[in-house]
Amino acid sequence: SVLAGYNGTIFAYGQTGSGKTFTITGGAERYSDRGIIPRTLSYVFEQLQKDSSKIYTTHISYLEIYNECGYDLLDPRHEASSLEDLPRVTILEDPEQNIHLKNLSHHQATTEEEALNLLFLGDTNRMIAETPMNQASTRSHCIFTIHLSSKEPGSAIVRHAKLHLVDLAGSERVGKTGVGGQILTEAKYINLSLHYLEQVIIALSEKHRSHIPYRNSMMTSVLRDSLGGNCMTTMIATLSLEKRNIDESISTCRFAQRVALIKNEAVLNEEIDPRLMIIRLQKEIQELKDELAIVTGEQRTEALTEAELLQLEKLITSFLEDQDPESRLEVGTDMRKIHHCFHHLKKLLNDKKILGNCTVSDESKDPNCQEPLKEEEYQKLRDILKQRDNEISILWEGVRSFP
Ligand SMILES: Nc1ncnc2c1ncn2[C@@H]1O[C@H](COP(=O)(O)OP(=O)(O)OP(=O)(O)O)[C@@H](O)[C@H]1O
Repeated sequence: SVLAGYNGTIFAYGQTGSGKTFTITGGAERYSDRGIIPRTLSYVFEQLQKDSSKIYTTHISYLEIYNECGYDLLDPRHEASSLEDLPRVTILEDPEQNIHLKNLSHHQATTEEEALNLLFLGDTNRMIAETPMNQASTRSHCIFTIHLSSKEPGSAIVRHAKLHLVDLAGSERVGKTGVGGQILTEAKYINLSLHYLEQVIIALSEKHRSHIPYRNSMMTSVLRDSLGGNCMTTMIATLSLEKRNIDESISTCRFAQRVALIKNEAVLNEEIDPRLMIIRLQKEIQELKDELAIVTGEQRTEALTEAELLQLEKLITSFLEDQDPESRLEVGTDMRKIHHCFHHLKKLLNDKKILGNCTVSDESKDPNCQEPLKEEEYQKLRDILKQRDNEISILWEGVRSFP
């Protein structure tokens, strides 16, 4: 599904020593002990190689959350001797409430080997930075993320998907382990984020809960989408088989039961890349211009030349003056010329309106607000009038001479 453009998360949850790291990263001794991350990388790159219909880009990030602080495990400087030497990652939230991780580096991996090297770099930084009090894996959450984007050649639609592979800190209930003092305080602090994770899971699994307390911890903020949003999420519950751990095992199963009630809605993460869209449209315009040049036999430029404009205006004038109702304005199929004709006609019409007799108070104004009479029409009317005058004078002479 991640290859198709959906977000995905696989997270391991269980008490310390139950096999979370073994499941997610794997054992170091045998190849067959490799965990979900190296197996996923193998699978992803195998699929990418097989699919030549799309262009894929893969980036890797690796985040460790310890005591509510984020650290970039892919710091390439190899200078970290403690966790504090690693770049600090902070959370930023945009107005759409999307979470962004400031300072978390993303590294491009073009092959499985490059991606595995990044995993090893992260794991090395993780080990180097282990705190003296306890094994880091027990006390921190690690999120290995594969960022995948894909697009079809020539298309401006890009699909982005993230796959989080998460190794959570041990989930033991500190209250029952019998520790006290300083260690208890620290253990409580370590487990606080798991407590918040549980609260988020409870809120999500209860219907009609409008507020989900994601913001209480960095881990729930980072995994917000994975827990109750746009993501296909799988939880792996790791259990200890020893009888003395039965309480922890039952509590892990209860947690898993709640998680199973949550329904996420994953959607395809598609977006249009405006840069690619512009390139595609420019290409399409050029292709259409070429096609047009073949059909019309002439190369189109952006605008009509002065001579072409003049020629068109002459055509319009003779079309308007032509008394033949059948006359036509022939400008061919060039849309630029057609548009120019319309513009010019509109301009003439507007000019005429301004000069027209409807706006001029004049003796010669036609009462019906029609066009002013032309000189020859006046002349014609004057001639008719003169003729009628003559006829009347003749008639009048006749009447007078009548006895
Ligand atoms: N399925 C397994 N097969 C063989 N060995 C395993 C298996 N699961 C876990 N182990 C071994 O058990 C030990 C503890 O496992 P692991 O470190 O994965 O536990 P964890 O749940 O990640 O603990 P923590 O919470 O401390 O990180 C390791 O030595 C690991 O190699």
